[in-house]
Amino acid sequence: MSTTQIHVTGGGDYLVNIGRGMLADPEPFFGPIFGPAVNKVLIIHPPTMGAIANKLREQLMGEREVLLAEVPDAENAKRVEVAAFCWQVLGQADFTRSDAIIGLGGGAVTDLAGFVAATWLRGVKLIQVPTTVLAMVDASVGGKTGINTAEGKNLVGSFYAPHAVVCDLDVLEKLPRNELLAGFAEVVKCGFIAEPEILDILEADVDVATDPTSTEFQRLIELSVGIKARVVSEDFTEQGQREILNYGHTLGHAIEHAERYTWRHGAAISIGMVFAAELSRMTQNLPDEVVDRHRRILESLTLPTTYGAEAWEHLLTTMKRDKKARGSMLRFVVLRDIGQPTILNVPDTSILFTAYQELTA
Ligand SMILES: NC(=O)c1ccc[n+]([C@@H]2O[C@H](COP(=O)([O-])OP(=O)(O)OC[C@H]3O[C@@H](n4cnc5c(N)ncnc54)[C@H](O)[C@@H]3O)[C@@H](O)[C@H]2O)c1
Ligand SMILES: O=C(O)C(=O)C[C@@H](O)[C@H](O)[C@H](O)COP(=O)(O)O
Ligand SMILES: [Zn+2]
Repeated sequence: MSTTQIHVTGGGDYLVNIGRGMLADPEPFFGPIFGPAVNKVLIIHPPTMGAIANKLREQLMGEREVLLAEVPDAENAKRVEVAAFCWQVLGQADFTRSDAIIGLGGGAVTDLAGFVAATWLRGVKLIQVPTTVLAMVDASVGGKTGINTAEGKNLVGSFYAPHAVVCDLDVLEKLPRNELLAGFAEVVKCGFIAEPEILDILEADVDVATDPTSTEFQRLIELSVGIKARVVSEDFTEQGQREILNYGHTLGHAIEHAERYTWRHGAAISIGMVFAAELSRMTQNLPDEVVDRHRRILESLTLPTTYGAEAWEHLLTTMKRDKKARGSMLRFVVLRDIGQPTILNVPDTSILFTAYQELTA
């Protein structure tokens, strides 16, 4: 299968390369981006990607000096202490404005590496190399970078577009099945907000659709990146349209916070999407069949669709810190129908509690 290139213009002008074998022969994808100006490259990676990071380092060495920064796994990477560690490595190795960073890992690492690239000397070149489904279809594209604070998810960050994204599907070979399926929550999100073909492919045969060696799998990655690319190219800094990518995230982020970031992001937004669908049924007349379709598809991916009744007050408090909130007004992405997202302003939270009761087991 050949490499597909998807062009993104928001915040810059770059390509998302989707294919196989790219990391076996990386120079054609990295060399032209680095050009002669890049003398030093820092690869930021989690422990699970140590072997691949080492190999990439050896392959890119020669034309430039390549260093590695191993950071804590998963959400533990998205902490200010870890960003400070990366700044220290860059400082001690005398990285200048003409040097570059590679984010090699899942969404946690691409969010961190993006933030470090945006802030080091106020911005150096960045190539994202996503290694999970979630990072391929969502986190590595579009330039939302950031870290968490004790109060909530992604509360500190910047909009900083990468200079290229390299999605080599071969790296998914060792991705644990539960991680792979969690990433599909963002694929399902793209299906409901903008691309019904995604839902049809998943419903036709979920095992084939989630087999990383199938053509259907690559098609799903391409369709999802296509949606993300279109939205962020139109509204890079989230002045309006981009908010649709937050479907399911208002409750989802609150669940991640309540679970102290031990849950997969995809699992949390799976529940968040069912909540948003219930809210859509109550306020936008979203047909029952579409709400049921959310549950059916997410459950076919073994993703959770219920959450504990006792958690409500805590979740509501956390949701008030959501970036879409304006003053005391909570705002949610809801659906009028498949492919027709809109924003719901919620001055009175009682309606949220009613929708939430549909989720409690
Ligand atoms: N910036 C954005 O637009 C955006 C979009 C969606 C999600 N996110 C963020 O992405 C994060 C979630 O990303 P994620 O689901 O990729 O989780 P993750 O980065 O925590 O990775 C999940 C796990 O898989 C391991 N792993 C990664 N690649 C692997 C591989 N190829 N083989 C084996 N193990 C591998 C990691 O070490 C980790 O343990 C969240 O912090 C979320 O907020 C950001
Ligand atoms: O790219 C976007 O815009 C998104 O909202 C994509 C989300 O899937 C992603 O989880 C993002 O990190 C959420 O951002 P936040 O602004 O709600 O923190
Ligand atoms: Zn997300």
